[in-house]
Formats: sequence, structure tokens, C-alpha cells
Amino acid sequence: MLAAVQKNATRGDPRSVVKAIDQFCRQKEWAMNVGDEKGCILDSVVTEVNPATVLELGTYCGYSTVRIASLLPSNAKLITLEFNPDYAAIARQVIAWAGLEDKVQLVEGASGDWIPKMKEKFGIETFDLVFLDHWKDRYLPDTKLMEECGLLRKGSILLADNVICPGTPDYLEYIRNSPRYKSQYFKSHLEYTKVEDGLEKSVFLG
Ligand SMILES: Cn1cnc(CNC(=O)c2cc(-c3ccc(F)cc3)cc(O)c2O)c1
Ligand SMILES: [Mg+2]
Repeated sequence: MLAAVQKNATRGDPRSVVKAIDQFCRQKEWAMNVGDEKGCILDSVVTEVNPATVLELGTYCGYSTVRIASLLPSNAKLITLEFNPDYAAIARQVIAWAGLEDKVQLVEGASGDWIPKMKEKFGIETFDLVFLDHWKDRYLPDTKLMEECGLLRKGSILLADNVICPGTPDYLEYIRNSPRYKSQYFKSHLEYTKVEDGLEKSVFLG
């Protein structure tokens, strides 16, 4: 995938990086990027929220990192957490090829360890937008952890990938029944396939 980006995308042009990855994943080898269909929904939410602070849980190869960062205002900060060092190494190079390294802070490690340190380590008060795309059994515990650590403010937006496939049943049940959130489901398809999947957008009500 990285070779495809370096061969087919223009340095400093995020859209060409996104296009190169999508082409590679359609034509050569499926990969678990959010993809172009769900990616358009992601883009519209990022544009609507126009966040100053973004947390991405699950960088993988940096595809959604590039999509999000390319839409942020100049002073905005995107912190992205990736547990797997091999994925993190690839993502750094993809983000650099897109020319977005100044907007992105990629942190290696477990979300459960890093979330409680966000304020002290990165001087973050609260996140305007959180994109959940990491291990599906971590969505719920990490959301509760973000609440407990005071990282969400009235109006913070959570956008969760894969709520149908692979699925995040405990997270969906919690977020759709909690009086502290207002949720909306965006029906789509699993990246590069016809399988149903979707994004769940939730507003924290405080
Ligand atoms: C190892 N690892 C590093 N990051 C993660 C977190 N992401 C996922 O697990 C993930 C998985 C799938 C998926 C996989 C197989 C399948 F048949 C259908 C769907 C799709 C996604 O969009 C995902 O985000 C796992
Ligand atoms: Mg995903």
C-alpha cells in the first residue's frame, strides 16, 4: 500500500494519497481503511464540526488520518493513537507523503493507557471530534474512559466506524440508550465491498 502511495500519489497532495490507497485496495488487496464511501460521510461530519481538536482511535495505515487532517483549519490538532508499531510506521510515512505531519500527532500505544494522559501530555482540554476505528471491543470502555477523564464537552461529537461489520454491539446499545448522547446512524457499506456497514454519529450532551 505504501509503495502504491509513493508510486501513484503526488507528495503534499492528500487527495491523491487517498485516491491511491482506494485504488490499491479495490484493485490489488482489500484493507481495513474506512474507504471512499464511508470516507465521504466522515468528510461531511469533519467539515460540519470544523474541529479544533480531534482524537482518532486506530490509525492503521493513516488513510482516515489523511482524510481528516486535510479538512482541518490551520491551527487545529489531530491526535491519532495506534497500538501496532508496524501500522504506525507505515502511517507516519503515508501522513508525511500527504504533507500533513504538522497537523498530526501519531502516538503509539494502547488507547486505555493514553486517554487518561491526554490533558497532561498534549495540553488538551476536550476533544471536539473523536473518530473511533480501533479494536471494536474497545469502543465502549474507551468512551466511558473519555467521559471519566473529562475529555468530552457538551457538543463533542463521537463518530464510530464499523458499528455493523465487524460490529460493536455493546457500544451501540450504550450510546443509543444513554440520556447523555443523541445518536444518528449513517447506513453505508464495508469498505470496498457490498456488505452492509455504517457509521454512528453521537453528540455528547454533557
Ligand atoms: C489489528 N487491528 C488494527 N486495527 C484494528 C481495528 N480495526 C478493525 O479491526 C477493522 C476490521 C474490519 C474488518 C475486518 C475483517 C472483515 F471481514 C470485515 C471487517 C473493518 C474495519 O473498518 C476495521 O476498522 C484491528
Ligand atoms: Mg474501520
